[in-house]
Amino acid sequence: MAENKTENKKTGKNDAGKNDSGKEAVLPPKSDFSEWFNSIIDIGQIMDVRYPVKGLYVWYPFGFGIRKRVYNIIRDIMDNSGHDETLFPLLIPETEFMKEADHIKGFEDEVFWVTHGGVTPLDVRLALRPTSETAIYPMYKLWVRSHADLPLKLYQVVNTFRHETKHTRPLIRLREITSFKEAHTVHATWEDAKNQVDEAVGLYTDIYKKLSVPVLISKRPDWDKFPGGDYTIALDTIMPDGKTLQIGTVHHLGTNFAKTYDIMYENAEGEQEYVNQTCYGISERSIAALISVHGDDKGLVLPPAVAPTQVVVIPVLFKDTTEAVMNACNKVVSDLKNAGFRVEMDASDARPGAKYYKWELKGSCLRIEIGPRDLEKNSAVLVRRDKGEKQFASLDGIVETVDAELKQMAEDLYTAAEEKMNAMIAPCETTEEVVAQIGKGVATLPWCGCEECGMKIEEETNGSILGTPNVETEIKKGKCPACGKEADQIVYIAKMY
Ligand SMILES: Nc1ncnc2c1ncn2[C@@H]1O[C@H](COS(=O)(=O)NC(=O)[C@@H](N)CS)[C@@H](O)[C@H]1O
Ligand SMILES: [Zn+2]
Repeated sequence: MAENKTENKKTGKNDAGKNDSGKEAVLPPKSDFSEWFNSIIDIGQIMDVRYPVKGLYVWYPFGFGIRKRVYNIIRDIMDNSGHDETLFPLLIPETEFMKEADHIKGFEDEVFWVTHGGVTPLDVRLALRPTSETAIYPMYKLWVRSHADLPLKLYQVVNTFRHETKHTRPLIRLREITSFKEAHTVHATWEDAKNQVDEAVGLYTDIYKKLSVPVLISKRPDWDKFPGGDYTIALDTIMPDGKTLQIGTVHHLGTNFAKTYDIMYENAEGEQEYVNQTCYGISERSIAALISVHGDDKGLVLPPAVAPTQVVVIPVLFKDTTEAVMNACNKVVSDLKNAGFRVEMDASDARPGAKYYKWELKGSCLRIEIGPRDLEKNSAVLVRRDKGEKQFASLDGIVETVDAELKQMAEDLYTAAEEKMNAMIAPCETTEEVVAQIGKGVATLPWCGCEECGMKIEEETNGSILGTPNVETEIKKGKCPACGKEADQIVYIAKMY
């Protein structure tokens, strides 16, 4: 019988649905999103928030199973678009780190420092990377010689450290970002780097499509771009409480860092030129987004591509038919496993209702129930986690049926999430309308584009200008509410995490 290893492995928890103190925990309704999120992180076995350093959290094995599959998707998309994965050191000497700070006012007020080796003070303090420009670019200076070396497209998946002063939260705002995928590319011209920015935005959109997470893409206003960058394109999603979460950023760095780190190449005419660069990052916020966007009052709803358990088979046992039912269930389990599906059998002696509750909480995508009456008809009952409706399927061809159902579920999850997100965006023409809207979603507003008006709009609405949509919108321009001038653009405004 397929033991359910997740449940029996010592993970500091012996079952889903119990909280850290082992008590039966009840998930709050998703309408109370903040409480729901905190609770699902715990009883959904994602991260243990009891680690004794603020902003640092521990992955439970179950949550790590989701992370592993999300990052397999990210690596697959990066590796199949001309990037090579690599790994740079965690510690950055102050001499290199402060070059960036001097020129570009970067992360120096968020960085953690290492000052001793044992009891011996270090002669040069070492920064824990908040992001890796200042570790990587001194090496790029050594590696890049001629235009034949370009484009250089590397990425790494590492932990990074930021002494965040705003409210820290697991998956959303950590002081140790455990799953920071950062790409750093080098190009001959500004235009080549711009094309790379556009490619990266496409890759990130593909990643989130595979997670069934819809995104808003916008160009951040100048005052909110990456320190040292020319411009930033950001991907945001709208969380159930109407606030937006920045779940990916792509930065055009121009020649700013090349000048700071003296990264030059010999062009085709034999002259020395500064390179143009980009960098783009995704973190475990990608997992915060998929959990938040798809979850419901019963718990996790996971896209089949990342669900640790895609199918759970539940035998409906009566004394005189146990053997026949168990044989049928075991066959379904082994056929699905041989076809590459992640399937568990729950033959425990818990009541059926308790089993449904547990596996729904854990976000298993499809439940298959088989009892004696089903056997008589050579069929099974299928219940998809996102729809919840019972459907009947023949045991013949069950693998094909499951495959079709899971593919359809991924599509339906995206469609449902996209409709929900679009319904949370409303066009506004005055700051009063924006104030009413950003308590429950994103507002669009005409803007003349000048920073002073932007600041005034943020102040009056107590919201943030996400930026100008990266796609042509048919929303009419109208007048900037701060100065009355004809607006030359539309901006997204929202409360942000
Ligand atoms: N404290 C944090 N916790 C979790 N995720 C974070 C945190 N800070 C930033 N992120 C995520 O990391 C992404 C990249 O971070 S960033 O500062 O915008 N960009 C960089 O660091 C660039 N070097 C690109 S790699 C952000 O879009 C955001 O989704
Ligand atoms: Zn204006």
